[in-house]
Amino acid sequence: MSQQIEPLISLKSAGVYRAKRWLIRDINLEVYPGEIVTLIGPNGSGKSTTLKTAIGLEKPDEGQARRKKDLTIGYVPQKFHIDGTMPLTVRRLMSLTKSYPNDLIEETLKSVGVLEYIDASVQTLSGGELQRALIARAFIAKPDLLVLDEPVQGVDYAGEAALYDMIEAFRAETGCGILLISHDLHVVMAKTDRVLCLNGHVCCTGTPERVVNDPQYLELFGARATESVALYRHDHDHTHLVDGRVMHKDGSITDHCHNHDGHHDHSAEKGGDHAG
Ligand SMILES: Nc1ncnc2c1ncn2[C@@H]1O[C@H](COP(=O)(O)OP(=O)(O)OP(=O)(O)O)[C@@H](O)[C@H]1O
Repeated sequence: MSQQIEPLISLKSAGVYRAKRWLIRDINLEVYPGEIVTLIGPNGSGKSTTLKTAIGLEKPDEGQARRKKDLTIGYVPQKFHIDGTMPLTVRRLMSLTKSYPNDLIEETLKSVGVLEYIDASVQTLSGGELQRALIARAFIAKPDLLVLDEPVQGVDYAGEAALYDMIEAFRAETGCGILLISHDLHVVMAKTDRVLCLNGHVCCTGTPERVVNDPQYLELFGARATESVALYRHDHDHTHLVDGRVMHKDGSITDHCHNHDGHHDHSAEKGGDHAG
């Protein structure tokens, strides 16, 4: 990524001090247009704090947080509180901050697989359906920067990979930058341009290939880390469709995706089935 282009957001030696301790310290982070940057790390390692500081929801107590002038941000938070007493349909949710044409709302909901719930009350949606609707809400605004704090929580395994495919497609279509937090290491490693591995500070950073080979990453994630390395190596040979099915490189479509179904090149793998 050319350093001539101004980053959408940047943190320079940023630290956040709360309740008499540093939650994060010495964090350097930049997100440029068109790239996907992912924050990974154990629970409580400061991923949400870093993300909130980067987009201006938290103020750094040391260092700097900068945002490009007039930057528009689409933010899908980790928790979304719905007031149970206020009826709100999915259609209305899409237009809460700005109104959009009906056909655009329908098209966007369709792209994340929840069009059938357009007139349902958001209170009745399942966790995964609500998450998809919230992602659609972020998509429709076509922000310069899309920020997703654990975008696939509550979404089932097949749907999870499909949503990451959509996020990637959205980036390709709009050229926006994407900052996300994820625990789904294998998908992250396949879809991300740059990874920051956090544990209160930046343990390691770089391309997924580089990070998965870093001893600090392996120490933090142990066995899961090794699994994600194996999956990363063959994860580019299929696409997840909105309905959860899988389209393979040869054009065929199957309900699931397993290592030994005849669609994969096994030359670089370390074994174990996976569902995408
Ligand atoms: N406002 C606050 N005041 C005091 N402590 C806080 C505050 N916000 C977060 N923390 C603490 O800071 C640490 C980092 O929290 P953060 O939510 O950034 O972690 P995370 O990596 O996103 O975790 P998870 O994977 O569990 O979502 C946690 O120990 C949390 O309890």
